[in-house]
Amino acid sequence: MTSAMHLQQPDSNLLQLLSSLNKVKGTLSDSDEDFGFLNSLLQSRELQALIQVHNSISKSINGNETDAGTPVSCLSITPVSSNVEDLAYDVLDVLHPLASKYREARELYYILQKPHFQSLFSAHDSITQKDYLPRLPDIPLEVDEDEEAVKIVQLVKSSEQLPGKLAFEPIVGATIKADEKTGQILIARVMHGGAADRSGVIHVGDEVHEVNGIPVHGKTPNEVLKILQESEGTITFKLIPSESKFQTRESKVRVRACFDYDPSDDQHIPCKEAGLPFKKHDILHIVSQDDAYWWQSRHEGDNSMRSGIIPSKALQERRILSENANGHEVSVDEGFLEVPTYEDVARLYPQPRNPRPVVLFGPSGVGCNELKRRLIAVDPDKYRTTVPYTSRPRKPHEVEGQDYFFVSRDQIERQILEGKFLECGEYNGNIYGTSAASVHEIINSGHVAVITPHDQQAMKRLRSAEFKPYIIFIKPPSLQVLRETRNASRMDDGISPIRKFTEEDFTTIVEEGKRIETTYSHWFDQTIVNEDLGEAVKELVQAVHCVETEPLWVPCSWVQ
Ligand SMILES: Nc1ncnc2c1ncn2[C@@H]1O[C@H](COP(=O)(O)OP(=O)(O)OP(=O)(O)O)[C@@H](O)[C@H]1O
Repeated sequence: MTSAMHLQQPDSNLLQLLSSLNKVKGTLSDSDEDFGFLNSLLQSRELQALIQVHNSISKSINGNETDAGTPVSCLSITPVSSNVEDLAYDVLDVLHPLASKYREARELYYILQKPHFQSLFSAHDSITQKDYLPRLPDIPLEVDEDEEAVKIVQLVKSSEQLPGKLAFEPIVGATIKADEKTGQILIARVMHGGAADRSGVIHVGDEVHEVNGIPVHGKTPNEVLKILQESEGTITFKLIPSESKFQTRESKVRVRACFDYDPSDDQHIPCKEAGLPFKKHDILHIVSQDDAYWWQSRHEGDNSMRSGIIPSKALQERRILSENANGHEVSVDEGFLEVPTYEDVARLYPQPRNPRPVVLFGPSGVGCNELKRRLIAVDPDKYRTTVPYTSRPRKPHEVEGQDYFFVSRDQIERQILEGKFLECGEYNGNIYGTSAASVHEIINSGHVAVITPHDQQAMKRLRSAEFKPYIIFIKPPSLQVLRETRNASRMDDGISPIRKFTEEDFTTIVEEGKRIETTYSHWFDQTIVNEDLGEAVKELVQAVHCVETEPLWVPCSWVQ
């Protein structure tokens, strides 16, 4: 474009309006001022410019012609689908078993998971679903209980007709399908923000009985579409509402619950029967966050489509804080109050080239190292652990880089200050530590890193998009079982070094286990009770296999 934008001829509709205004001028009494105002508004350059912009945009959206008068049908956009994001997940599920066999499948599998592509799909869906338009509240239907409810809905036919086989979608903002068994014409999808959605009374699953007085039973979706294409102006639908009038404008938010919830115990829930009970760690699909205090939600994967109400994040945080004020325990770390309620999650697909590290965390003495040793022994070519650094001198039987990396105190202290260590500690005057780089080396070499950090600072650093770990809480059994199993193993002639426990040690392990579970359970992907060692190892092997092969829920930020 070389010239600056200039105003063209005033819009013909505007000229017509001006001339009508002038005609009625004499018939209006005492309205000189109003007339003058309207007249100058209609002739103002600003209004004319706005109308010109509006006309240009609507012309190009409708694919009629450009400013220069050339056809732009090639520029008009016809969405093939309004749900590409879900489609991409379906494709990922199909590709997952093929990715290890075929190079092309693997490549596509990685491409579809890239954050840029996922954002693009999400933006695409928002645009095609017109999810940016304001939503009108639902119109309540008052229906006699015994009667079959019939909805008469009138929609103005959209002028934004687009070519293509989904033409029904742009006409009224909904798609239809024929029920495979009954042949009934059903509403298959309501596009967010479209005419049907904005009406608030057309829902997915509604049965279409008549369109403009023409019964549609026995007709194919294409025949119904033809009726729509041929009708002018207002279109009247006779609909039988679906039994499950589930929300059509669903958010895609998934959260992991960090607490148990039982609506029957909740004094403040607006309707106990409408509440959705859940347990800590459940994955919930949040259908609506429109209400500041009560969200609508379903259990992930629950196809009954029943949604229920649950306390919103803001409400639950307030509840926990007020409970805390009344003496309940909340995790307090470095002066920050952590109030775990819900965590936004997304599915992370296994990446064979960069496997997720497995972190075993539990009270000292519960058996994290024993389990790590035994897991690595199952397949030493697959599972690896980090080699710690130490400032102590090497003993004759020790091998550099195998038992430890032996470095000077100065070196290790400098690296700690530079934040290069996940954790470190001093023992008998020597420093020991695990570097973050050593975990990355294992991940980048395609091995599964098995790590047993000791403190929560290391856990905090590990539980991040940088490492994407799968965290297993190794939980002590009851005091009595702990005592029995550990005392029995003392008599074993096993290969592992046998630690002698005192009664006090056992009590500390159980108590520390309880503290860790209460404070950090929202970090854990899984819990294994280390009672019988063989059983615990079996559970661990199964868990790790699952991490290597299944898409699992992780904090959203690890995927974006
Ligand atoms: N299920 C079990 N039954 C019997 N003995 C066990 C069991 N699990 C671990 N042990 C034994 O308990 C002792 C402590 O285990 P381990 O060294 O793995 O603890 P840890 O949690 O790694 O402790 P730390 O963090 O202090 O190193 C070892 O002697 C180990 O063989």
